[in-house]
Amino acid sequence: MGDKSKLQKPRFELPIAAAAAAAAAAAAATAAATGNDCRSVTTGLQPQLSCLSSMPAVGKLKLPSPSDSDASATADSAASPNVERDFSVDDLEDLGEIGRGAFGTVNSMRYIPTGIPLAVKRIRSTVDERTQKNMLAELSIVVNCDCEFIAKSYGALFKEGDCWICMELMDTSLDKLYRVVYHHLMTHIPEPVIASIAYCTVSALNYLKEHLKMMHRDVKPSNILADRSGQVKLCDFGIAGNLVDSIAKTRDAGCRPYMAPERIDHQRMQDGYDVRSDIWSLGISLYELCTGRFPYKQWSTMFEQLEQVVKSDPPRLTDERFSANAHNFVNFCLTKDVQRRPKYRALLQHSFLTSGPDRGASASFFDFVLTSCVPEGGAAGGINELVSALRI
Ligand SMILES: Nc1ncnc2c1ncn2[C@@H]1O[C@H](COP(=O)(O)OP(=O)(O)OP(=O)(O)O)[C@@H](O)[C@H]1O
Repeated sequence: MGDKSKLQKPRFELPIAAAAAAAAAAAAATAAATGNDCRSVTTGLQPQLSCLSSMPAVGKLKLPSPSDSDASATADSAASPNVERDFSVDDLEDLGEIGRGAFGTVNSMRYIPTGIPLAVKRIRSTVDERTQKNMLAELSIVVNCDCEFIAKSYGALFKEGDCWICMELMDTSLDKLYRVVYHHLMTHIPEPVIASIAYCTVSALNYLKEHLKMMHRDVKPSNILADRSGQVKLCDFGIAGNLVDSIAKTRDAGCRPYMAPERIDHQRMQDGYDVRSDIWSLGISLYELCTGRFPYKQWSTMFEQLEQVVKSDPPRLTDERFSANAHNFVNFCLTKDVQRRPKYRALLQHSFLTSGPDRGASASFFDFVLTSCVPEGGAAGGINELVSALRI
């Protein structure tokens, strides 16, 4: 492989470093021109991070046209599609929390000037300055990323040191969806839907590798989003790399190690890890989506939890509700020896994926699940409330 040496680096920092350098250079030029270090915040994703706390809460958003994203949006004649524009928190109407992760909360919001719905992830300011700097540099790349299987990032702003990341709003994530399916509806996700999810996720990961020379590093069901129209999109890759590369993150994520053995056991990691570590995490995620349960036992300490991944045999999908072809695909991803684990090309050629995404089957299944979460009488709450009530 021509690009093997680049991809085998433990972190995929080449394009990121270049973007960070460009951001720093742009910021320095602005500072030199204006004599004001903080002024560069108005360039959106290129702020002077040393003055985060005193930054005005202004950023740049690059949004689709209202008709592309929401039929109910109120068109604004001044708002042309895909044009970058300044925005502040005053332009956002908060419609409530839709999720909570290790690093902050995700809220549903409306961009008032055009009515476009957004998911806004607010990262706590405890993330250190260097991480924020890398995060902004990565975001400037992902805002321009164009893949139908990756949730769009629209831009970001800072408010009192916290970073607000604006993304495409989807209906739910697969961790919530599968909990409702297996623990409330007492059924399973149909195989064509699993195959479609696998196809979309592998295509998204392959796009990251081919176009951005990045790997995701945090593939798991909560980072795969879905909507009623049958779309499946990977999210969180831009900032994921900076935030997850620690055991602490795995612990925060609820003691569920999606990390490949070679990422946990650094002594095995002779040449650094590569995209195949994401493929392991995909295998763990698909196992969970097929069975409704995480493949490893819960141990009392993180050390035991991780040791199990390194020392035990890999999980094997044998669930009779799925075909031998499905078993073969998931178990292929869960090849413990990284050198024998497939890469994206082999996965995309696997017979489990050759029919591509099945939007029809996914749409009717996701719609069925989401509708089942709305109580009779139609009171709000939906999947988020049901999942917290399930306590699983
Ligand atoms: N763009 C989005 N559209 C709809 N829901 C979203 C979106 N982004 C995130 N969510 C919801 O918010 C939840 C929290 O997301 P977040 O990325 O903060 O944490 P996480 O992925 O669950 O966990 P961790 O912090 O360990 O990565 C997700 O599980 C998902 O249900």
